[in-house]
Amino acid sequence: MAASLSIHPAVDNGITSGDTNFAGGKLVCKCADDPVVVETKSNSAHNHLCGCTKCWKPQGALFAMVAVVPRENLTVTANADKLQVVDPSATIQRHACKVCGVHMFGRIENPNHPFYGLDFIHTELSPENGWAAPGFAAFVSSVIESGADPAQMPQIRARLRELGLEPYDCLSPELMDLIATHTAKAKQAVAA
Ligand SMILES: N[C@@H](CCC(=O)N[C@@H](CS)C(=O)NCC(=O)O)C(=O)O
Ligand SMILES: [Zn+2]
Ligand SMILES: [Zn+2]
Repeated sequence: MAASLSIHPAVDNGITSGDTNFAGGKLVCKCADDPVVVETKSNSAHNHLCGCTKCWKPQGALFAMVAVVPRENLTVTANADKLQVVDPSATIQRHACKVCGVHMFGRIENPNHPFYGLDFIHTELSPENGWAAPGFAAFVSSVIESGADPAQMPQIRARLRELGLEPYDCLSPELMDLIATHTAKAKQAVAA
């Protein structure tokens, strides 16, 4: 195992369990002055690593860490004027700080999307502890698109498994089933 392999700073030294009593907190961007602050009224759910090229990753990490909260539980409480949408054509509208580049939250505006109503957040941006721990790794093969050597993939998947984060090349079976259930219901509604 290459010592330099950083999956993500929040998991590289072992995973800290979440606190089921934790009821949300602050996320702060990396600006020394006038940081953007987002606050949530609930803990995160479905926390996971994402290897895709679109999710924000800390410097040197192979993966992003992404979780969701209901959108009504998320508010930007400081310096909202520094936020801009990274790619307006993307399904997930990622609102990033224009100055430090950190993604503060991602929002789906299409009401027909299976994950509509959930905002995507990076809980490592919080000074608080208690956020739900990541449970799996998604879009693992996509790290190659960000420059990972394809020859390193067995090592990367082995390290994820060692951390207890089952690697998937799309989402986890549980989330893929949720998406398929939503799609099946939408098709039934059209046919009815
Ligand atoms: N292989 C692609 C995968 C991108 C992708 O599909 N990302 C997933 C996980 S975040 C997604 O749901 N994207 C929707 C979006 O980015 O708006 C990449 O790495 O760019
Ligand atoms: Zn910033
Ligand atoms: Zn992603």
